[in-house]
Amino acid sequence: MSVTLRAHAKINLTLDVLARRPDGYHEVEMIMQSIELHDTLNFNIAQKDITLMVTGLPVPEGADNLVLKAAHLLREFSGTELGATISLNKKIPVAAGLAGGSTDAAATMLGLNQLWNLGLQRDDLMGLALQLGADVSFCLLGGTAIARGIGEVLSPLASAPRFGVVLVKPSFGISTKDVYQNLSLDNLGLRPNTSAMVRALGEGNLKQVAGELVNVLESVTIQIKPELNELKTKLKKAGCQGVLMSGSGPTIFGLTADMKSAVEVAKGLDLPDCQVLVTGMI
Ligand SMILES: C[C@@](CO)(OP(=O)(O)O)[C@H](O)COP(=O)(O)OP(=O)(O)OC[C@H]1O[C@@H](n2ccc(N)nc2=O)[C@H](O)[C@@H]1O
Ligand SMILES: Nc1ncnc2c1ncn2[C@@H]1O[C@H](COP(=O)(O)OP(=O)(O)O)[C@@H](O)[C@H]1O
Repeated sequence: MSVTLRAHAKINLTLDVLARRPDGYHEVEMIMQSIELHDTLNFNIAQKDITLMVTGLPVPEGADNLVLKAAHLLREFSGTELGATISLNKKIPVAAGLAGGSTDAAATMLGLNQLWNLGLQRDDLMGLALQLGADVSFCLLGGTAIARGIGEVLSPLASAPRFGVVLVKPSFGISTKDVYQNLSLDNLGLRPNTSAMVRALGEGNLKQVAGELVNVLESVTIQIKPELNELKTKLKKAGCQGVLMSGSGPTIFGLTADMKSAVEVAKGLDLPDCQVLVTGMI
C-alpha cells in the first residue's frame, strides 16, 4: 500500500496582529490562501520504524523535520505500532513565509491516517495540528479561510478567483519568531480591513483585492531587510496589480489576472539573486 499527496504552500492576503499573549504567541486575524506550488510526499508501510528521505531543496532530514514530528505525534495519538517509509520532494522555498514545513506536517497527518487506516476525522487531526505549529491547522483545511486565534481558529471562505501569483524569494530566509518579537503593537501602521478583502474576493475583483492587500509584519521584516522594498517596486513595475510580503517573509508575491499573465510578468523580471516562481491561487 502506498499513498502520495501534494502539500500546498500558502500566501497571506491580509495579516493583522491583535494582541500579544503571555506565552509570547500573538492573536492574529488573517486571510490565508492556498496556492498551486506544492511539495510531494509519498508514504509506504513499514514494520516498525518511521524514516524520511528528502529530495529537491535541502531541509534537515532528522527528528527536527516537521514530517517526522507529525508522524510520531500521530503514531502516539493513535496507538498504532506500524511504521512508514516517507519520501518528501521539497519544492516550496524554506523559511520563506509560505508555510512549507507546516503544509508538510499537515500532509503527513492526512497521508498516514490513510496509510495506517486509522479512520481519524479532520477534527482529531486539527487537535494535533496546533502542537506542530500555528499554520498547520490552515494547511489541513486548505483553500481560502480567515484564521484567528494564533492561526488555528478557521472560518472557511468560498473559493477565491484563480488569480496568477508571482513569487519572489530572496536568497536569505527569515525567522518567524524574530519578526513577531520585533513587532511593536503600539505602532502597527496600516491595518488590513478583513471584511473588505472578503467582499473583494467574493466579487472576484482583482483591482479591489489588490487594494486590500495589507500585512502588519511587512514593515518589521523590511526594517531588517530593506532590499525587500525594491523587490516590491520591481514586481509592481513588471505588471503585478497588487504586491505584498507573505507571512513573516521574506517572500514577496504579486497578483495577476491569471497564470498566463503571471508568466509574462516573471519573464520581465531581472532578479538574479532571487528565486522567481509562477503559480496560482487555488
Ligand atoms: C507569520 C505566519 C502567518 O501565516 O506564517 P509564516 O511566515 O511562518 O509562514 C504565521 O503566523 C506563523 O505560523 P508558524 O510558522 O506555523 O508559527 P509557529 O511555528 O507555531 O511559531 C513560530 C514562532 O512564531 C511566533 N508566533 C507564531 C504564530 C503566532 N500567531 N504568534 C507568534 O508569535 C512565536 O514566537 C513562535 O515561536
Ligand atoms: N518539512 C520541512 N520543510 C521546511 N522546513 C522545515 C521542515 N521541517 C522543519 N523545517 C524547519 O522549519 C523552519 C521554517 O520553515 P518553513 O516552514 O519553510 O517556513 P515558514 O514558517 O516561514 O513558512 C525552517 O528553519 C526549517 O529548517
